[in-house]
Amino acid sequence: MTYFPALLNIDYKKVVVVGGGNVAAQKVRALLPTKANIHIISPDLIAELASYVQEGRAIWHEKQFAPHDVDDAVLVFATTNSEAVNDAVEEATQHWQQFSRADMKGRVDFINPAVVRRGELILAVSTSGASPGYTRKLKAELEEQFDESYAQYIAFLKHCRQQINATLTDKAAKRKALQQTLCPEIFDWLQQGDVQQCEAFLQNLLNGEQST
Ligand SMILES: C[C@@]1(CC(=O)O)C2=NC(=C\c3[nH]c(c(CCC(=O)O)c3CC(=O)O)Cc3[nH]c(c(CC(=O)O)c3CCC(=O)O)/C=C3\N/C(=C\2)[C@@H](CCC(=O)O)[C@]3(C)CC(=O)O)/[C@H]1CCC(=O)O
Ligand SMILES: NC(=O)c1ccc[n+]([C@@H]2O[C@H](COP(=O)([O-])OP(=O)(O)OC[C@H]3O[C@@H](n4cnc5c(N)ncnc54)[C@H](O)[C@@H]3O)[C@@H](O)[C@H]2O)c1
Repeated sequence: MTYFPALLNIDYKKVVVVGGGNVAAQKVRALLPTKANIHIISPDLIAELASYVQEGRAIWHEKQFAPHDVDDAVLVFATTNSEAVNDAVEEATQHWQQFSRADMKGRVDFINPAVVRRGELILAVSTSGASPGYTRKLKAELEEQFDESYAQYIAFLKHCRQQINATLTDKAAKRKALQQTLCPEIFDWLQQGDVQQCEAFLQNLLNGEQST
């Protein structure tokens, strides 16, 4: 299968996860940073999922799956340990609803990458299902390579881009300035906590004075 990678906006939309085990928890964990309305359908929950429910971050329907549970959901995850139940979830899911099946046994509209988030930076890894174990290993390597400091770095690049777009009108000057924000010094200054130096650099770009 050749998959198409995309980043979905699922804020305020209904998402249904059928199953309350470790795999369900992996899916819910990935959904939590969004503002999706997360519904879990399962007669039981592992402790991690129970804590999300207690914190009001997901809604638990303490029951066996029934077809109407997927009504109005934009994403549906079948993560139970029963092939027959996953078949029933698949059957109930309409063609316009995106369906993910953790056992890969039938219709699969999308699969889930491993995700590393650093503020607005999203690193998503997939082997298209070839080796989930390697996907996880690669994620661990990325977590080390891209530490938490990247959140601040990306936030500063965003700030620069907003300022440049709001201040410079000439297209070529804009492009040049945006390019210059990618110089390695900005990352190093932020690492050293020298935000002033970064702001001074940006001001020079906005004044058309930066030459590096
Ligand atoms: C990335 C991650 C995200 C997530 O789960 O959301 C994810 N699997 C993770 C880990 C993982 N999964 C498995 C192992 C044990 C080692 C092994 O079996 O190799 C490990 C490793 C571990 O846990 O250490 C077992 C497994 N996985 C699938 C099957 C069914 C099959 O292949 O038939 C079986 C056999 C089940 C059985 O034996 O019955 C299927 C899928 N797993 C996927 C995603 C999709 C494609 C991933 C890709 O791009 O390659 C896909 C196709 C569908 C889907 O679930 O979307 C998550 C890392 C999360 C993180 O660390 O953040
Ligand atoms: N995609 C992946 O990363 C991955 C990894 C490992 C396993 N798997 C697959 O995912 C399946 C689930 O793994 P797990 O470790 O979470 O299993 P688990 O046994 O811990 O959890 C299964 C959950 O499904 C619930 N369930 C069973 N019947 C139900 C029903 N009728 N309605 C609602 N909920 C029901 C159970 O109560 C339980 O909460 C495995 O059997 C395997 O096929 C996928």
